[in-house]
Amino acid sequence: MVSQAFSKLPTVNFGPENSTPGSGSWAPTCESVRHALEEYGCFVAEYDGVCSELHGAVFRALEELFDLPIERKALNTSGKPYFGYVGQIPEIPLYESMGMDEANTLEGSQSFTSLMWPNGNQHFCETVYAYAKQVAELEQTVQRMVFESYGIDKKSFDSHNIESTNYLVRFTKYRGPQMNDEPNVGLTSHTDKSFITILHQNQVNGLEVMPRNGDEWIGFEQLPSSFVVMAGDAFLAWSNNRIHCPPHRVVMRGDKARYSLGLFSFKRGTIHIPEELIDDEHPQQFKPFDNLGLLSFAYENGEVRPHCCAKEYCGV
Ligand SMILES: O=C(O)CCC(=O)C(=O)O
Ligand SMILES: [Fe+2]
Repeated sequence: MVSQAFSKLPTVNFGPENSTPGSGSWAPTCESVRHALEEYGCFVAEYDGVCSELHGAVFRALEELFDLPIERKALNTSGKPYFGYVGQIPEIPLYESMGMDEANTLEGSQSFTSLMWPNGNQHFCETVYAYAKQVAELEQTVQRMVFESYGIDKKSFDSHNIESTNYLVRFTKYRGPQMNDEPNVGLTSHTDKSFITILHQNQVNGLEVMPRNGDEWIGFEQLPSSFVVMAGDAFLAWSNNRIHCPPHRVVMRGDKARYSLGLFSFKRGTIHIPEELIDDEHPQQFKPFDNLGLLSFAYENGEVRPHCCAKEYCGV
């Protein structure tokens, strides 16, 4: 069953009054974020860091990108699984996506752009770079809120945190089902292997998530200012299993194409569960682990582990 009730997913306002450390509403907002991640594994952030001009520009840029010939798009390859072009898969024929590594750096955006447009496309490069920087800022704020809400020593979240995070932006297009009998599966159920994922879409809905102990998929409307913040397997393991990592999928209910952007954060170096999250009541459930190692494990031997595989990979 699918509930379309928007109110079923928690919404958190990320206006400056709530998301500036030390402001009056900072502490309660940190609590709301943590609570949402524990119960739902995700929430809708209302965030105005991406203005309406940038929102419009980025989705026009995506249309231009997916209109490129398939041979060009297939040049988007990577040594890391799920970082490059994915498409033409018989089980999910509506789905096509590409990845831009180190997305919050100008170099990352330049190298992706010059691969797709050998003669250059400055507008695309600047637009997606501006987008990635703004959404990476939101991701940093969410990380910081969760650290603070758990009372974790501030040293663990220092000003270098942004450098210890690798950002991948994935551009995705789901074409509308064409024939009447074409299945409407956009993307099958899975969890993300990232630390945090932040999803943003054009006006076409389709994302559905499964909350903790849930028995129905939650579908919802997204506004141009809505960003779905979602925990990945690595965040669940870091939190010693406090944070939920929600299975999610995409179902296409109309014939219009859906475009989405996912910013996936991956922690560099070894991830340790903070000592504040281990005690007699919460014995350590995961060994120190590597985020990209977890990703590679999920895609080992050409097989995909769509479910949360943190326990299999680094469970105690
Ligand atoms: O398109 C979306 O909203 C979801 C994409 C997604 O779940 C993924 O790429 O892992
Ligand atoms: Fe996903």
